Amino acid sequence: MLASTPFDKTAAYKKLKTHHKTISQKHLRELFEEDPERHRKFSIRLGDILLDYSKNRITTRTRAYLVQLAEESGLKDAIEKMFTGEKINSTEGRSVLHIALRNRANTPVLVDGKDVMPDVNEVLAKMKEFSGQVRSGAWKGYTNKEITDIVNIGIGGSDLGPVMVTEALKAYGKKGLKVHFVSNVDGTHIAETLRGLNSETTLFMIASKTFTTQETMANAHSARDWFLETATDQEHVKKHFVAISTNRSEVEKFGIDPANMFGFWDWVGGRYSLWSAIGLSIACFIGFQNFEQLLSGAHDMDNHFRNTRFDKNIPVILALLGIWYNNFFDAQSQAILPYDQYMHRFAAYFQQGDMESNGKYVGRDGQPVDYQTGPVIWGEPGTNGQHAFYQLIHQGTKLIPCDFIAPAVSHNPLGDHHKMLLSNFFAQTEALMNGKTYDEAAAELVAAGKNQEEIAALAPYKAFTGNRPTNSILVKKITPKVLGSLIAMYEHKIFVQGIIWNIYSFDQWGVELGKQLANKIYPELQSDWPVNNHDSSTNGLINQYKRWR
Ligand SMILES: O=P(O)(O)OC[C@H]1O[C@@H](O)[C@H](O)[C@@H](O)[C@@H]1O
Repeated sequence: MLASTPFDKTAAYKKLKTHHKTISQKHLRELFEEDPERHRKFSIRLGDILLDYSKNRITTRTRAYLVQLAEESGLKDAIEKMFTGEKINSTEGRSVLHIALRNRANTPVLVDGKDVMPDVNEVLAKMKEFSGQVRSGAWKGYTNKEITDIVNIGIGGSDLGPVMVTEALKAYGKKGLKVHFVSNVDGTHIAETLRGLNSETTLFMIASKTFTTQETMANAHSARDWFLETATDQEHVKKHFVAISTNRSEVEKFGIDPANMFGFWDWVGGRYSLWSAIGLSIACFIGFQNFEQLLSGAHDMDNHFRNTRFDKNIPVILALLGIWYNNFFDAQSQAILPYDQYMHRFAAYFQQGDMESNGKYVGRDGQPVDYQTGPVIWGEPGTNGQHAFYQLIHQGTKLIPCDFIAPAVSHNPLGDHHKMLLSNFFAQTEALMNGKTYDEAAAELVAAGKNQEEIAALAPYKAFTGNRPTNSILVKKITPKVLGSLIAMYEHKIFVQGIIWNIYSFDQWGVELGKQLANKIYPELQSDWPVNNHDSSTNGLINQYKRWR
C-alpha cells in the first residue's frame, strides 16, 4: 500500500503557499540578473540529454521546498514499491512493472514471489526471432511472397506508443517495409488503410491487452474479411495475423494460431506497454537491435530515477515544476513542443500517458481531493506551433508552462534547415522569459519612424510581459536510446505527480461509463423505431440519426 497524505496537508505545501506570494511578484529577468549562475544551478545532464530548467519561476529555495514536498509525500518509498513489484495499482490489485520490460540488467523482479524476468526475456526472444524473419523476408505470405506492409490494429495504449515511436524513429525504419496503424472504429480508418494494400504481402498485428476492446475487435474482423476475400482459405490466416495480448482464450476464439501470439501481463498498463510485445511493430520496423536500444535508454532513465537524489533527478524535477505551476500558479495545461518533425506524435502520446493516468479527482484515501490534479497536455512540433497557437502562450491571459525538446543533430542535415530550426528553439524560450517592455516596444517604433501618437497607440500591443516559464530539453540526437530515455522520463514524471497528488495513476475507470452506455445504445440503433428511454437530448439525436441514415 502507498502512503496516503493529502498533499495540501503537508508542511511543505504550506511553505510553498507562502513562498509563492514572493516568487509570483518576481520576473524571470530579475531572477537571472540576481544570479548569473542559474543555468549551472538549474540544469541536469544525463548522457545525451540536457535538461535546462533555469527559465522557471523558481529559486534554490523553491526547489528545496518542492523537494521537501516530494519527501513528505513518501516518494522514495513509492519508487521502491514500484520497482520491487508491490501492488501499487490498488484499485485493480496489480503491480506496475513497465520497468521490468526494459530491465536490461536482468536482475530479478518479483511479483507474488515469482521472478517475472524469465517470462519477459522469453517474449523478447520470440519478438527477436519473428521481427528478424519479417525483416529478412524469411516470413512468407500465403503465396510465398515477403511481407511489405504491417497493419497494427489496436487503440489507446495498444496504438499510440507504436505510432509515436515508429514515426519518431522513421530514420531507422527498414526500406520497403511500411507500417500502418488502424485504431478508430470509424470504417474510414481501416478502409483508407487497406486501399492499395495487397493481401499476399500484408501482415496484421491485432494488439489488445484485453482482446475485447470493441473498436479493435471490429477492425480485426473487418481486416480478416478483407483478407479472406482474396486469400479465401482460412488456413492462410496464420501467415498473416498475429495477436499481441494478455488474453489467450480470446485470441484463440478469434482464430489466431496460439503460436502467433505474443503475450504480456496484467502488470503492464496499456499506456505503458510499448516496451512489451505491443512494441512488435516497432521491432519489425526499426529492427530488434534498435528496439533493444530503446529499452536500454529507458533502463538508463529508470536507474537515474531510482538512484538519484531528488534535486538532481530529472523526472522528479519536471514533476515538481509541473506541480508548482498547476497548484500554486493555477496553470491549467502543459505544452510539449518537440522541435523535431519525426516527433510529431509525441505530445499526443503523452496526452494518454498523462491525462489517463492523472485525470482523477478521488484521492488514495477514497475522498475527493480539494486541489487540482493532472493538467491538460497538448502540443505540436515547432516551428508549426509558432505560426499557430504560440500567440496565446506569449500574450494570452493563461499561464502555459512549456517543455521545449530539440536534438542538436538532425537526421536530415539539409542546408541550413537545422540551424534555422534550432535558432527558433532557442529564441522562443528566451522571448517567453524576457518578453518585451513597453519602453523596448516604443524604442522599436521610434526606430521605425513612428510619431508619438502612433507609438502610444501601438506600443501596448507590441509589448510582452514575458515571465512565462519553460523547460529546455536539448538532446544530442533522437536515437532509439535517447527516445527511450525521453519516454521513460515523462512516464516517471507522471508517476511522481500521482504520488504527490495522492491519487491512483494506474487505473482508468473514467473511460468505462462511455463504453457501457455505447454498448447499451448500439442495439438500439439496429432498428428504425424511435427511442424514448433516454433524456430528451439523447432521444432527439438518436431519432434524427435514424431519420437521416
Ligand atoms: O489494449 P486494449 O485492452 O484493447 O485497451 C486499449 C485501451 O482501452 C481503453 O479503454 C483504455 O482506456 C486504454 O488504457 C487502453 O490502452
